[in-house]
Amino acid sequence: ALMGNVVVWKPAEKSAYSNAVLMELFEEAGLPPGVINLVHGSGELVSDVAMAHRDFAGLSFTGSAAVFQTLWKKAGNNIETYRSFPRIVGETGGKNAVVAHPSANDDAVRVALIRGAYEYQGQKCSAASRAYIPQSMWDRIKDDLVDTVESLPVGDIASHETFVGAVIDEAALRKLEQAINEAKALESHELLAGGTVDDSKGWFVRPTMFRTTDPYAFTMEQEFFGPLLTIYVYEDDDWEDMLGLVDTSTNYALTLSVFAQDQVAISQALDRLRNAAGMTYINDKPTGALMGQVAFGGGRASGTNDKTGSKLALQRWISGRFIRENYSPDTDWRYEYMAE
Ligand SMILES: NC(=O)c1ccc[n+]([C@@H]2O[C@H](COP(=O)([O-])OP(=O)(O)OC[C@H]3O[C@@H](n4cnc5c(N)ncnc54)[C@H](O)[C@@H]3O)[C@@H](O)[C@H]2O)c1
Ligand SMILES: N[C@@H](CCC=O)C(=O)O
Repeated sequence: ALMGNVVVWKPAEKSAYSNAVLMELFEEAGLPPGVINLVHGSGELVSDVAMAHRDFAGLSFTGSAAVFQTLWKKAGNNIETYRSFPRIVGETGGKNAVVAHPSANDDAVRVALIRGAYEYQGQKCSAASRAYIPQSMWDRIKDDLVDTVESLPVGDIASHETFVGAVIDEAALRKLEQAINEAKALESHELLAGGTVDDSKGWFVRPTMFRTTDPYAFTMEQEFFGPLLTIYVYEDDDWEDMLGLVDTSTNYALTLSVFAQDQVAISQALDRLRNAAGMTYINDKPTGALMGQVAFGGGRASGTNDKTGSKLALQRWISGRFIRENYSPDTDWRYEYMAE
């Protein structure tokens, strides 16, 4: 809309109310009717209609990679209907890693794991859900980390004491419950904290932490969008090989945290993990991006890396136009070098 387009805005069903309030604010602020058209409902039904329209010119999607793939196919199937080739921008999921070098500060890593993985009950695209910790650090932080995760206050978000609230709906709880049970059954996984759900009043999943000996386990690859963190402990000398695991264990590439005090290690990680994340944080957790300040967006399965929320993305929604005016038009079709 900022770049002059008319928009159909379809929020997620579970966030209908907050988006309706925002729409009222836009209208009160003077947004002309028809510029942004808020439509609630099933994503499938709304996109069936909107994306079959000949004037459909672009899609800016935030959600899961799987749904984004279906929408891209829908645009492809309708391509002959459109007046112009549509622009397609996607901000999708993440399997975000916290990577610690042996030189990293123990406390900083511990805080990043706790806040990164469990704040907002891990229901952030940017939440930490896999971590790579050197053996020497693990020996020092393990007990305290496990105790802290076990003691995180879970409950009503209206209370200031609460750190972890309920997940958004029953489907999210069941998906997490299934993943936790599958991981518990694997020999390669040791349950360190949490591992239970409580659906008696609300959809609560205890902050859960596994240690795995399999760097390619499903818990290191898939997004679960909840308070589930899996840790892979590597030998201190294997830093460079471990970076290869970070790059290849998943196809997501949204956010990444590198913790080190050794500047050479930071450079190595930035080089090796160039394409493993759209946003890399050094000595900071992988969440908490501020729109307008962080150019937010990921590549690979995490999206089209158009950096929605930054001015880079705005260029996707303009249609460049070139105009040339000649003040001295040629009047003879022949060039000067041509014979008379
Ligand atoms: N990269 C980012 O900026 C970012 C930010 C927040 C969330 N996310 C991701 O979003 C996901 C969680 O959000 P969600 O559960 O709302 O995702 P979702 O993909 O289930 O839903 C997103 C939107 O797609 C619509 N939709 C669902 N199924 C559809 C279908 N078959 N056809 C067309 N539209 C459909 C929904 O109605 C909703 O509006 C996670 O993967 C998370 O990582 C990404
Ligand atoms: N602003 C969020 C990311 C948005 C996706 O959920 C963060 O970085 O914590």
